[in-house]
Formats: sequence, structure tokens, C-alpha cells
Amino acid sequence: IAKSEKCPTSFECGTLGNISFPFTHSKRHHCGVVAIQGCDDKSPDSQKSIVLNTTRNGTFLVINIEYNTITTTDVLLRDALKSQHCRAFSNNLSLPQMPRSPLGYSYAKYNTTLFTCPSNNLSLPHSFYKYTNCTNYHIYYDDNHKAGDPPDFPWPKSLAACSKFQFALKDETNDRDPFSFVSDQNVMEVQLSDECKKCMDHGRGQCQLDTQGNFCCLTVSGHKGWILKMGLVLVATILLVLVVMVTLYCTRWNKKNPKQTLGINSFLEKHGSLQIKRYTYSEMKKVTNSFRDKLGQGGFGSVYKGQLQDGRHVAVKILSELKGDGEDFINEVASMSRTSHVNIIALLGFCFQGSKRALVYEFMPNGSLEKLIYDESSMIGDRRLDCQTLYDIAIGVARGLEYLHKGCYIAPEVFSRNFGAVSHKSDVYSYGMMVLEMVGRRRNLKVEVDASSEIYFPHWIYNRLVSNQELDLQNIRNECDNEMVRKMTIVSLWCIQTNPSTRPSISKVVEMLEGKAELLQLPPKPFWFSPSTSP
Ligand SMILES: Nc1ncnc2c1ncn2[C@@H]1O[C@H](COP(=O)(O)OP(=O)(O)OP(=O)(O)O)[C@@H](O)[C@H]1O
Repeated sequence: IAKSEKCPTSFECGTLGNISFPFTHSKRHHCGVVAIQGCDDKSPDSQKSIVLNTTRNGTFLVINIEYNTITTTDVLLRDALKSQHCRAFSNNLSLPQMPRSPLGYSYAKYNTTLFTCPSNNLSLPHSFYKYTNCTNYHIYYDDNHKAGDPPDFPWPKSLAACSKFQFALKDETNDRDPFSFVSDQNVMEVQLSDECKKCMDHGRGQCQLDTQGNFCCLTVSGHKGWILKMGLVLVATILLVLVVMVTLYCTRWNKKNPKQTLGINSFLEKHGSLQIKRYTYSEMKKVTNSFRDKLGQGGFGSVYKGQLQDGRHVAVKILSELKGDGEDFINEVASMSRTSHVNIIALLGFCFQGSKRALVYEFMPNGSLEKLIYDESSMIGDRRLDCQTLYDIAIGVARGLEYLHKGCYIAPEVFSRNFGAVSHKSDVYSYGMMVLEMVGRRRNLKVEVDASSEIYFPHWIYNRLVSNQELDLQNIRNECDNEMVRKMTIVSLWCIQTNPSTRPSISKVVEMLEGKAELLQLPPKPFWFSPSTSP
């Protein structure tokens, strides 16, 4: 291996502080994946620019560096967006191609694809938006692709004559206006190459490039290395003994102090103080009168009716499955405690004590929607669940989901490990299936006479819609009902499309439900086959 200058493990970079691999000083390109320029400028207001090996002009100021992530702002794009100039959406200002090296590569984490097209009349799926305020071209974009597109994504053929550009995205966006959702701030994550990961993991080596630009892994060897290894073994042994002692101490301490758990406290500190109350398990027992009144059973545990000291009724969900060390649970509690939306049940408190976990929700006196839509004699008080109420519920649920997907700033992967960029479209699917069941007032899979003559409701209603037949459902009593049911049906058939990218975003669902039924396009047939019941 041809030798190159040995890399320092970290370096000072002016106002950005101490920086380490995978970032490097611009004078030592061979020491990292992304090089920072201007670190030696000592003036306090100096800003750093990353050196980009790209044809794209412009200065990229570094705003923040954290672990393997760097946030930059593109000065030229910032000016164009600020002055609302359409040049912002041109090749000159699209995201730069970042350099790759044998050490790794970096990529933009939150990006979207925009198409600028000369034609106004492209036939595109429903999820595409068109922005027509630029003089020389129209801008098209697919609302489904805000989480970043794979490079080989099969875009519709009608976009072939358009130019395609990548841009960074803002967190909160107005789908209708690219000036509001395109961001001059780009968050890039560095991915290390496999050989670099191996070098750092196993050999505890240092990745760098040799003078020919080839990968090399520097490990300490020889006499010095032997002493270092012995030292490491000694330190690891001391640490192990310490960990065992601390664990033993904590177990005893937790038994004595059931309200406190070491890990949770530091976690709560990290999230700031919660707006909700923390209960002990015996308080939960008291609130629920020793779990006397069971409201129902969910996938994660049983739900009991309870009453707080101030008289308020609550629903207490006792979680049965214990997963992980509780960090996920507290993370979700912290996120949920910050949600506030008229269509989302408020979380009032929680219990986290040893292996006991519970969630305290505001009480919904009308119970589960399920009971009201499948039960023929369903009533709220003395009022039957009519078509208007079903429609209001459908819009309300969509608004609640929209708030969770976009409105409340909680990053999806923080809100729940089960939610995530991908699962937004799974939520839309579940939402569609639920609305179809509301429309049909029956489960989507209904076995008619025997198991061989089952009717898959989405099939049935889709066929009626495309052949222009009356929907003929018991919900429909007048023209107004007809309009609402048609809207709910068409929207939910869009939501249950087999291909997630064809499903609308939940914001689009709200927009479609609030618009006129005659403006809605019929979706493609959303399923290949009906799911059959298991014998
Ligand atoms: N806040 C509440 N007020 C009144 N009843 C409730 C409340 N929360 C839950 N329930 C009752 O308890 C049942 C189970 O609720 P739970 O949320 O655990 O289940 P789920 O929504 O069916 O499934 P999952 O476990 O996937 O969340 C509901 O069907 C409902 O009858």
C-alpha cells in the first residue's frame, strides 16, 4: 500500500467545533467522505462550505454536523426561493451529485422529484399535482414521492418529454406550492462502504485513502498494538465488572423505588417534561376499580373503563406484550402526549413500572365505530348512524391521520416504530378498507350462504361503479346521500390500490372527500384477487 499522510482522528472546524470521520478537512481529502472547507477561519461568524466535486455551481454553507449527517444550505437556491423565481426549479439549482469514494458516499435524505414540462395537458395518475405559475413551463410532481425516489423509479411515460430534477424537501409543506415545499436546506447522510465498515468494526482500524486513491485500513500493530490490545482487554474487564455492579444496584434500587427506573428518567429528561401524568400500577388498579369493567380487547392488550380522582371517565389500556427495554414505549408516550387534535383521542397518562405498562386515554362514551357500523340496529342515543354521520366520521378520521402524517412535526419514525415513511401508505390502505366497510355497513369479506359463495365487497362495488349502476346501498336515502356515498366509495377504492404509489396521500383524501363527486376519476381496479377466508 502506497503510504499517504496519516489522518488525525478529529479536527477543529471553527464555529462547528470538533469534527471527526466521515467528515474531513478540505486539506485532507483522503481522510473522509465529505470535505469541509474554511475550517481554519477563526472569525466567530465565518461559515463553512463543503467542497463538492460536482458540475453544479454555488456555495453550500454548513449549518450542522451530527454523527454521519450534515445539513447544508444552498445559497443560490435560497435566494431564488425567497424571490419566488421559477429559476429555482431548474437544473442549475437541483440537488448536486455528491462524490463517491472507496470510503463511502453521501446522499440527500429527504428529497423529491419535480418535472418541468412544456405541455399543459399530460395524462397522469391522480396523485400528480400541476403548478402552472411559471411562464415557460409547467411543474409536475407526484405527492406520493415525497419520501425520496429510487433512481430507477418507473415514472409515467407521459413525462418522457419533461426534464427531471431532484430537490430537498421541507418538513411542513403546502402540496400545492413548490415554493413552499422545496427547501434550500439539504440533509445528507454518509454511508460507509462495506470495507470501511469492516475496518472500523472488527479491526478498530481507521479508514483512509492511499496516495493512489485506493482504500486502506490502518490498524495499530506490533509491540505498541499488543500493549494497546492488553489495555483494551483490561478496560473491558473493568467496564464489565462495573456494569454488573450497576445492574445489581439498579435492580435492588428499583425494587425499593418502584416509581423510578434509571433508564426511563434519563429518557424523560431527553424529551423534556411531559404534559401528562405518570401513574403507579396500584394507582391504575384504583382508577379501574381493580380492572372491573372491561371495554374491549385490542391487539396489544385489554382496555378497562376507569375514573380519575377529578371524576373524569377514562379508558385504560393495559399492555400485555413487553417489547424492548421500555425506551420505545416512553418514546411513543412522549410523542403522543404532544399530539392535540380534535379527531385524535387524547392521551392523559401512562404507567411504566417494572414490567407493567399502561396508557390512559380520554373515554369515548359511544365506544368503537366497529359496533356501530356492523350492527343493524346501530344507534347513537336515539339517532341512527346516518349517511351524513358516516361521511363526517370518514373526513374526521382522515383529518386525524393527516395531522399525524404531516401536521404535528413528530418525525414518523419517532412517533412509532410501526409508522414510518413507508407505512403512511399502509395507513391510507387501512383507512380505505375501513371507509368501504362503513359504506357497505358490513365487513369487506362477507360470506353469503356458505364459504363457497363469498362476496368481496370492494369487488362488488367497483364493478357497480364502472358499469354505472346504482350503488343500491341501504345507506342511501336521497340524492345528497348518493353524492356522499359515491365520494367515499371512489376515494376508498383509490386508497386500497395494490401499488402503494398509486394510493393518494391522506391530505389528498381529505381534498377529494371535500370536493365534488363528479370531479373524481374512477381508480383502476384495485386488487388482483379477493382474499379468501381460511377454512
Ligand atoms: N378511549 C376509549 N374509550 C372507550 N372505549 C375504548 C377506548 N379505547 C378503546 N376502547 C375499547 O376497547 C377496544 C379495544 O381497543 P384497542 O385500542 O386496544 O384496540 P384496537 O383499536 O381494536 O386495536 P389495536 O390493538 O390495534 O390498537 C375498542 O374496540 C373499544 O371498544
